[in-house]
Amino acid sequence: MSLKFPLGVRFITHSLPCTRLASMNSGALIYSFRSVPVLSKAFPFRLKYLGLGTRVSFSTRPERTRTEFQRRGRDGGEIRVSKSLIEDEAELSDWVSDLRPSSLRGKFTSDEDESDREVVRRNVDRDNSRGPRRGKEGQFGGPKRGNEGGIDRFGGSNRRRTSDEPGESFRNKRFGDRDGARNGRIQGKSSDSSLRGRNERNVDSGFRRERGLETNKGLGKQTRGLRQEEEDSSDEDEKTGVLGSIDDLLSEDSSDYDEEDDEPIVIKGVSSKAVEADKPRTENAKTSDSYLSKARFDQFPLSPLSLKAIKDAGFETMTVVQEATLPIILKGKDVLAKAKTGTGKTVAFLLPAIEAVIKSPPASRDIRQPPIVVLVVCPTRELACQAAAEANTLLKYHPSIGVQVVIGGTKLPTEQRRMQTNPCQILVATPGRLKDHIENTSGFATKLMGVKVLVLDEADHLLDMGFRRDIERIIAAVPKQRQTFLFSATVPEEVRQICHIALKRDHEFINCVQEGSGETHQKVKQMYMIASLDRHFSLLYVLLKQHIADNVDFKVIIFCTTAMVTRLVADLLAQLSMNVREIHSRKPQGYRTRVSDEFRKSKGIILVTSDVSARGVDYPDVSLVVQMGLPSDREQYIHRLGRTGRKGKEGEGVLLLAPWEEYFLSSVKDLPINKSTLPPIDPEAVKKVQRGLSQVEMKNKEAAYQAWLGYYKSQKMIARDTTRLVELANEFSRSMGLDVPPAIPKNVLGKMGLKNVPGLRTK
Ligand SMILES: Nc1ncnc2c1ncn2[C@@H]1O[C@H](COP(=O)(O)OP(=O)(O)OP(=O)(O)O)[C@@H](O)[C@H]1O
Repeated sequence: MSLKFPLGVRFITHSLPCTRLASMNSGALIYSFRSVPVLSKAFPFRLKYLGLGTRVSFSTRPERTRTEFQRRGRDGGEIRVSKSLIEDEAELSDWVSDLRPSSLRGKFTSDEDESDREVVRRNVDRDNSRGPRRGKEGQFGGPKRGNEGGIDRFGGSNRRRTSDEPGESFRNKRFGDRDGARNGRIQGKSSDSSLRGRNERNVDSGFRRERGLETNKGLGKQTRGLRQEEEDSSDEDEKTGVLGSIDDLLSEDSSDYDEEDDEPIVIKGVSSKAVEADKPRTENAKTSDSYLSKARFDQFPLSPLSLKAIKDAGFETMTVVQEATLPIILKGKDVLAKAKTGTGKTVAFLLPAIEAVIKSPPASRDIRQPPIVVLVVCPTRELACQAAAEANTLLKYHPSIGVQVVIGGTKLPTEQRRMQTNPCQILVATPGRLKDHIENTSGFATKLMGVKVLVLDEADHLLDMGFRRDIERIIAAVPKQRQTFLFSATVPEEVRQICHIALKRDHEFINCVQEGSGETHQKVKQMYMIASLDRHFSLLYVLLKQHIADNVDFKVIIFCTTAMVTRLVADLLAQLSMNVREIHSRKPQGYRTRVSDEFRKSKGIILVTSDVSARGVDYPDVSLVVQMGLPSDREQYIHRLGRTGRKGKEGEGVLLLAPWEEYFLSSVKDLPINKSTLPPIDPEAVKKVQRGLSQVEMKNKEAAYQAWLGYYKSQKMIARDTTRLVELANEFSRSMGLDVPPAIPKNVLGKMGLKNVPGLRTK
């Protein structure tokens, strides 16, 4: 059989003479580049393809108890406290910062952008040994907000804003107001790393099932616009956000980079070692959609104490990605691993990381602060906490190994004190905060010199432009002699091209996902609906009603394009007496954590969220994911959809687009997503929705309008005709019940590049 690849080359495999990739729905196959010279030119690092799968019913942990909500529907209003305008201004300023054409931000949507990116890459690579990088925070003298609201065409009792917000009130996204207190339970336990066979005391860390939550977006190929806004004020508010100017790039400091890191982006050298030794376990695979293998954890040389914890966690067999990566990692290789959402990637990197801690020599008694052995970097606070919680599950019988989390939204000195009192060998961090500690916490850089394992979770996102500078700084702060693991459900080609900034040249790419339809779960039914904007809210309502009627234990996530649109939709659904919660970057971290925990444990609930929940968050039993409006890119679509159908369960996904957003479908045409007929919307539903909208606060509609405009301004396909963009924005305004669109401050419009565009109202 021939293995069809985009390049049209043939593979010769060790296990099969030739195999067509599309038909590899059973069996794990490994390819050695040595035997595939043509392919090795295209992917100049060692690649494996594992076509894997076994359909096995999944039973891991005890069912979580269902939490009854004290408040439902309207009464759930405790969640939505009224907010200051600062929030939407901050949102706006964030994306405006992204729109600045002069900066080399991660907005690559076209060919010409691609070439820009290439320039950036080259500069990063070429110049990463120069002076220290400057931190770069987008600061905006915020425009004053006027107080003219739109006019509620449904005659609702909207309250108008009456006061201007001073420009200075734009929130400093870097030092946001997140309380971050939730992290308090994730504490180191002790500093002794020499553990094997000693003191096998059962220490339940008390939060082993306290998993974090959301995630964030895949800042992939398209412009980020408001997407960045979401991230900027979450932990991603830590991120440098951009690469900045070429000047900045020229002053990159990466003196720790070794020679191979100074190579141009396209890696030419390939280790010649064949990989058939890892030929895995094909007999276990039955279907391409399976995520569990038959391999047992105790077949691998893991600490008995870890095995005991795994048993307690209810993990009976390994997942496919765990089985595929563990032996290779245990051999000391660097790994880039791609596996579908919800298939146990976290355990896949944590287990061998824990082994590395166990094997590292005990810290000398003279050292008060033992070194950090494992550094896990996650793009969001919630993911960091989730990973730390999973680590503590696995460390249940390793009382001497400490785990700590450092994330944005908490006070730096508090974290510094915590690390001092509870030294840890495993540190889970978000990039910006980690960088802060490297630069500002005494002794921290020294501790990092003990790092033996570096993990980048959601690697494609971390290596994207928004995080790249921080990641490069972090990589420069850990020893070159280390093992590195990159994990994600999506690994676009760009990431493969640049992963060498983190990985050794002879790393292995372990791909547990077939391209195309294999990237999403077969058991998740994917549909899209095309309807004019004025019908979206009613459609959403009807869809939800239908889903609730069909699913007693419904659990729905609705993704919206921006934080402020999220708030609007949540407000509306609350007005429609639905049991709704909202999470987005403009909510304080403590609130987000509470809501997320509640959602995790509950059924009969709807979560409206921005992309802060798009990646990695492990909510069990989500029955439906709705994506309203354009996802920022294909990867983001996949990650959002991945909140349902986890661990082999069934799920449903609906993408709701306006006719002018239909072009997005071309980027997911290889996925099994089908057009759905629109459900009938009865006039009563329309009336209800209109009434609901009329009760939503005017300031929230205004904020949603601006945010909407900002988001779509960042979508090149739509924004190239600004007059049309504004027409569409005003259509959105009408869909909220505002016949007259809200006015936007002139200077904000200026920053958006929308000055004097007909149809806009200014103030
Ligand atoms: N071997 C296993 N058996 C059963 N459950 C497992 C196993 N390994 C991990 N899990 C559980 O599977 C769930 C999903 O794992 P995880 O969140 O790591 O998925 P993921 O692949 O990282 O997903 P995403 O791509 O969305 O981040 C978690 O609840 C985790 O505890």
